[in-house]
Amino acid sequence: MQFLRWSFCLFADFLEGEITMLKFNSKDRVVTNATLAKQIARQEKNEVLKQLHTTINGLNPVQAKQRLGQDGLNEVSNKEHHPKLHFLIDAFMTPFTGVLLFLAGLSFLTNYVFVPADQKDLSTVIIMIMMVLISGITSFIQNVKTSDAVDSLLNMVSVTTNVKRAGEDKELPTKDVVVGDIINLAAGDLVPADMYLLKSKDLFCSASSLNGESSPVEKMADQKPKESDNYLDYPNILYEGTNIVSGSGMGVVFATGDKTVFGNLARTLAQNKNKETTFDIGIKNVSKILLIMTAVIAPLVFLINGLTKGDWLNALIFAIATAVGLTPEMLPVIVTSNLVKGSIEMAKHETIVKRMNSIQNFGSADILCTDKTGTLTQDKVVLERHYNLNLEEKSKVLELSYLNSYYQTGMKDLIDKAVIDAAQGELDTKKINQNYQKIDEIPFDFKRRRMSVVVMNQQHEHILVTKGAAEEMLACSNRVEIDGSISPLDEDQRQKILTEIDEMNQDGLRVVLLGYKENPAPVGEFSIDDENELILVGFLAFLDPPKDSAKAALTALKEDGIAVKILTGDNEAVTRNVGKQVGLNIDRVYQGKDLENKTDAELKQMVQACNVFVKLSPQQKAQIIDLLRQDGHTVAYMGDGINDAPAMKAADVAISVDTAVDIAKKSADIILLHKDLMILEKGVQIGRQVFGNTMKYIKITLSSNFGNILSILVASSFLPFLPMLPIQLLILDLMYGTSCLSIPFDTMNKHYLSEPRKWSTKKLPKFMFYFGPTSSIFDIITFALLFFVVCPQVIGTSYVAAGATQKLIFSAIFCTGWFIESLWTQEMVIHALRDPKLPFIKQHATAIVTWATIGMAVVGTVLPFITPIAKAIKFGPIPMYFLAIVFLLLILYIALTTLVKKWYLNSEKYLI
Ligand SMILES: Nc1ncnc2c1ncn2[C@@H]1O[C@H](COP(=O)(O)OP(=O)(O)OP(=O)(O)O)[C@@H](O)[C@H]1O
Ligand SMILES: [Mg+2]
Repeated sequence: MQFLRWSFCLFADFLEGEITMLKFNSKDRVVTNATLAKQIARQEKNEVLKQLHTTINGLNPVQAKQRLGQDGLNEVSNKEHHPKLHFLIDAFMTPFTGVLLFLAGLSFLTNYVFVPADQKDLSTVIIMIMMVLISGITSFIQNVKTSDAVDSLLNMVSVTTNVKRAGEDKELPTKDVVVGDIINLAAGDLVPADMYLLKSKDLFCSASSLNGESSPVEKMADQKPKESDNYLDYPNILYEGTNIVSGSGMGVVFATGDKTVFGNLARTLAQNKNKETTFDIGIKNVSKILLIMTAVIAPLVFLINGLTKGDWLNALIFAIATAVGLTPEMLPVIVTSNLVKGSIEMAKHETIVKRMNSIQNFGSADILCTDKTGTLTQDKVVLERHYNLNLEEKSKVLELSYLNSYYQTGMKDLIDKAVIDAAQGELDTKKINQNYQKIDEIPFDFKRRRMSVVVMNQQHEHILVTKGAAEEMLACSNRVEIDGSISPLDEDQRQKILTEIDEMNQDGLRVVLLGYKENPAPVGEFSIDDENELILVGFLAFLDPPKDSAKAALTALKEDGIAVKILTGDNEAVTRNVGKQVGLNIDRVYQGKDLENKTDAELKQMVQACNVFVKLSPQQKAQIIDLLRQDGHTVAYMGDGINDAPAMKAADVAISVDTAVDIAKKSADIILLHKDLMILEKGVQIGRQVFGNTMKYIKITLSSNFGNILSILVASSFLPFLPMLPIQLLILDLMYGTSCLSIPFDTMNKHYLSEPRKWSTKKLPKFMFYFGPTSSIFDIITFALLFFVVCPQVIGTSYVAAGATQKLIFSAIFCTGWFIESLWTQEMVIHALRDPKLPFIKQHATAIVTWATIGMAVVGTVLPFITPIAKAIKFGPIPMYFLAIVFLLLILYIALTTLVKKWYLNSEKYLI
């Protein structure tokens, strides 16, 4: 994925073309699939049911099984069904592979096509192809490995749908849904297939995951589309891939899987819509700089060598090799390997990383925002008290609240679960179900913060039962009932209720108020307007304790330099209590309404200074994230509710838990399957490690390459021959690149991991200018030693005095000498620059890195001494004592690098 995006980014025009193509294709498919929607939308309910061979009670299991066999699973076969093929394409579609293949093609012309038969040589082409293969195949294997690990975990996150089969409501896996199924929908649900609405109640549906359109639209079962309506806006049709924001409904499925209108489009669009992070942009910039650098340097090398040596063909071949040497062909694979290693490690801790790139985002996050219930607190809420207004435990209070929780369908909420659990323990709920019949409901929404159910008792009287947040309930009540007697709700009562709630809140209890009204206005349907003149009857107090690991996890995050902020829809007192329990330092709390009518500057100041925000609307949660991001913070958001989805979309990293509602799980980049919040800290550490290792490769390779360019330019200007043969240059590059594949297995020191780090492209040139020339100094010393001491010593005379054959041996020895020195310095500088301390003594790379780098250098050193290889690669007879010189130079080089590091760190905080 990563690769594909880079390539796309680098070739912006290409990107445009590709996306237009994608839209075009998908639209074609949409058009064909939409025909059924257009036809069905205008039919009556009975006709639709008949056409789909189903009834209002749903299919029976036999029919369902048969249809599943016929139509297949309700899944979209998109590229995810051929992930291996896709990964393969992704792995090879990088800008660097493009450059390498181009150069290989050029090499093919210069070394094979346009040369006499006896000089035809394919070795350079083969080496370049090998580079492409090594980087491509490694990254392919990595991607397949993670996708397998992530898939098996994703299977553990159940996505279910409430389906009516043979008259019974059941939670079934979404992929088992078939045409003709009757589906019940509630807020937070993802629409599982294309459906015709049979019933709806204040049903609002959002297509934001498809088209980014954030405002939800109301869907109505009994409304037929107008002639002019676009089929996507039909009021009585719900499309797969959209989600229910509030309200409830029931519909019949008319298309599943590939036959849905949005199926394919949804997923492909969602994949392209990934947020671009500073890291992505950074990598893109580095790639750009390198490609430009190559485009400038290679012709320069060509010109200098052509002019000084007169052999233009050889100069061209050498320039091509230099260009290959400058191309960090391993950059994409190293970034991927790092991310893959991170996600596999997270997977071991039962954490799903849905979007790999979010790992390094997590490492750079400096703020974690979270909601409260279900994330910071346990995913089990318990009803502790059901008091009347005199604070006496009353079963009437429980009975009424049970009716409300049991009959509501608009919300899947821990509060309602707790009420039902408590009632089933204390009351004869079967009898209650018989005594009361559901008439209607007014679903929950996050603005009203209350929900109502209308039931009918055996005397055929209607009762409206409402429960909700305290202030919101007080606002629509005008009476109170205590021990059967009803009196007006006066100011004293109101204050008393608020004080009592406050006290319960201080004890860590979450309180909801319960009210009712007999014989509410029964004309037509019930609506929000009916929630007035209620009689308050009692308090429902819930225990919502923090997760055991919450405090330790937040403390650990704080030590890691991450500020934690709670963004909740709940009230101040409860939130303060929870905050205290999880060890959050709370001195200021802002309410949702405090954020209204403020300038951007004021808002930024507020979100910066405060770490608890209460009574927020879903949009305000997202607004706070946006403000923090605008201020340069990298923000992670952890949530589990439908009201968290906008914030999750706004954040750099969205985290959710497996008990979350579907839309939250869908918006999440990371899903925690484990209850233990310490995984957050682990994730941050892994993210920082990934970031550090990627930076390590980039910085070290950039400075090495820069040093090599300087050396090559110096050598080209002064030497009468090429400082290294093109084939040798390529082998050197291949060996260095391959050993760098071990970098993702390296560690970062504790100090590095203790702070959030952000990409900064600005720091790169300085690093290059400090450490590149340092390595050139030693190259130039090597050149001098080889030219004036070693080579003349072997052939017995200086270059100028040597004959033609001797000159050839002279230059072969020279090339061999620089090959060995250059390989060792490149491999060893990985150790020197990976950490500010003295390498091999005060700091050690991991065993894999040590073995890979030293092993590769040893292999490279041995090559010239193996006669057939030496012959093939045109190495010269380098004397053994030269190795001692290299060893000495290496020690000096590491010493000098250590000094330069000190010097660099005088003005910079970090090395890597
Ligand atoms: N099922 C329910 N029935 C009645 N009222 C509810 C219900 N769920 C929530 N509320 C009320 O709405 C308020 C806001 O909802 P909620 O607490 O879920 O928001 P939130 O931002 O997700 O908060 P949290 O951080 O606790 O998850 C609650 O404080 C509560 O008073
Ligand atoms: Mg919540």
